[in-house]
Amino acid sequence: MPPVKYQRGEMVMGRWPGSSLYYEVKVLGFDSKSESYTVIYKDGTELELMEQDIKSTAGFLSRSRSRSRSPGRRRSGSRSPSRTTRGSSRKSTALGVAASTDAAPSSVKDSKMKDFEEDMLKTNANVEPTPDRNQHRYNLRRRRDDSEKKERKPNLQEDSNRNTVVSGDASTPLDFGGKIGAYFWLLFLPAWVLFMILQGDLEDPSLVNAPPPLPSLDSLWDYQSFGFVVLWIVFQALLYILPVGKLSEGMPLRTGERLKYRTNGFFALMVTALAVAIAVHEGVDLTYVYNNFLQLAVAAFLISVLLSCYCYGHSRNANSEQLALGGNSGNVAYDFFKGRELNPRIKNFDLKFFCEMRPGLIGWCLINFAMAVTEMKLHNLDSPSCSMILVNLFQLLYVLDGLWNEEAILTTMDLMHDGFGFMLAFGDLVWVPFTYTLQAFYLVNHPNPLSPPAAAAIVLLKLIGFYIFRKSNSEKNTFRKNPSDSKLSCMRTIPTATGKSLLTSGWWGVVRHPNYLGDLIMALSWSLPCGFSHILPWYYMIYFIILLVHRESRDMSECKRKYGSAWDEYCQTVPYRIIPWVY
Ligand SMILES: NC(=O)C1=CN([C@@H]2O[C@H](COP(=O)(O)OP(=O)(O)OC[C@H]3O[C@@H](n4cnc5c(N)ncnc54)[C@H](OP(=O)(O)O)[C@@H]3O)[C@@H](O)[C@H]2O)C=CC1
Ligand SMILES: CC(C)=CCC[C@@H](C)[C@H]1CC=C2C3=C(CC[C@@]21C)[C@@]1(C)CC[C@H](O)C(C)(C)[C@@H]1CC3
Repeated sequence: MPPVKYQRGEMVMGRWPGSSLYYEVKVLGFDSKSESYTVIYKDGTELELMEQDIKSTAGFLSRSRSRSRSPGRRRSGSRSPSRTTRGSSRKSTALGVAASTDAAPSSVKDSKMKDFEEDMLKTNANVEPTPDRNQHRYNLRRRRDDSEKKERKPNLQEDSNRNTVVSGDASTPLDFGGKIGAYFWLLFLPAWVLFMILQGDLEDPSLVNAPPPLPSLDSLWDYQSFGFVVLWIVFQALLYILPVGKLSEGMPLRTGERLKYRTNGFFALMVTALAVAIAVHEGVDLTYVYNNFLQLAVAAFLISVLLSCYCYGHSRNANSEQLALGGNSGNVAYDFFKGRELNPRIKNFDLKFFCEMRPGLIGWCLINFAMAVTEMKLHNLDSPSCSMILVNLFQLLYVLDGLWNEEAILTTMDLMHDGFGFMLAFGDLVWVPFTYTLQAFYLVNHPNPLSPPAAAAIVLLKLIGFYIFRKSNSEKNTFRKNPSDSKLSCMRTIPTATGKSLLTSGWWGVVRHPNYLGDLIMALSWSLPCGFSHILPWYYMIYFIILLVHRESRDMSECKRKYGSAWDEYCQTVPYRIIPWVY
């Protein structure tokens, strides 16, 4: 049995799960089975922390003094953890700012708490003061009360049976149907892409039709297609590593460290467009993409499998701080699917960021363009059809916007929380370029003439969706990068114990995911140009509703875990999730 480092009653610094902030806590006990300490925060919040998430108060204070900044302060610049854009300035402790007892639930202020508060006052006397404008706000949520505590002690084995992961410092429920779900998705996703591509080739494509006959294995594999996909990825990788464009900092990791990312996506798209224009001018025939769509998709699939295997292997050398919460269940299939490591890198080359923003996203535009060229050739047109132009322009705008605001991806769920495994590798390299292009693929053989008023109405819809999407993403991104940005000075916020605040006005005060709302309206405008004859071009809309509803609920659980009662307060203030008055 390992020696117990911290004793019952001892005052220590405990890390707040999912953040790099440390708060003063009192050790209540040690569980030898799970090797975790039960600690109590100042308001009575009890958590189980692993030894690596605890530091002795003395060592911590002298270290933070010598650097003159606590982890919380390092993380949020000169701002104290729970500072927000409003409220009055007060003095508080740098390390215990969130642990003000003013607003703690009265039920937790028992005698144990009184002793504890006295202890805290003594400890706080040694802590360097930091101005805090929201000391009166208190958001740590009491996780369990004493009666619950008696019933349940943390146990790794027990948690894994319950479909939860004990990963470093938090119990994270397994997503996507857990371990069985992972096997299902690993088989279903590639099969579904194959099915849709085969459907798109049929004269009467309908997702409710019987599956088309399976092609022979021989016809799926093509050396040339494989070579082209490899070349494409290498070309994009070269553009990514060029020392051109800004080096942006990611959000702080659990260690407090911030990774750097080369955000030159827009430049990469411009260079690619130039290269494609030169290639077409030199006689390269883009109808190859349409004619070999399936073989190209299979090649991309194989590469995504190899990449996921590499990432899984790579994660074996990662330490617990580098693992994603939730991708570390111990079940090979689940971890392979979900991704174990948060930011797998080869030196400074960030695999997740690169895959999400470059080969698939830029590939999506190239494939759409190739479909427009094919339509013109097949139907002897001087220019692509109106529907094809709309689909191409709408989706190009979406990608251009994503790459122009590439830095904003650093505050998205994928970059901040998800590991990089099969789900994202396949999603980025296969799903995005070969299924998001199905509308253009469909239009090649299924023309849908549009009247000018219909086209104008669709354009208007796209612009409305785009406006909501862009405004809301920019609001959140600006706020996350610099909460005191003057552009946001009139915004209302809710402070949380982790030091971050939540916006409750602007678009984030309308619904909890205004960016999803805008995205869904845009998705509608991408399907409308294809008409209502078949369901295939509507696949994106259907998939996207499912994806975003699931993503929203994943984000809800994650935010509830991170922000506790502050999140509950946000949900009360902003009751609708995505669509006002509907959902
Ligand atoms: N086309 C496609 O296939 C897809 C597109 N998307 C788009 O990508 C974009 C990013 O989506 P996604 O990463 O899922 O989610 P978000 O960009 O909405 O990020 C969610 C995070 O935002 C923060 N947050 C939540 N509420 C607030 C608030 N009130 N104030 C401030 N911060 C808040 C939280 O993180 P924290 O507090 O830790 O900062 C939360 O975890 C969206 O526009 C989405 O539509 C997404 C998936 C697929
Ligand atoms: C079914 C399956 C394998 C799903 C995996 C999901 C991924 C396809 C998506 C998860 C989040 C994504 C984002 C974009 C593309 C799709 C994936 C990778 C995105 C890059 C598209 C462009 C946007 O402007 C965006 C940058 C906001 C967006 C970020 C999320």
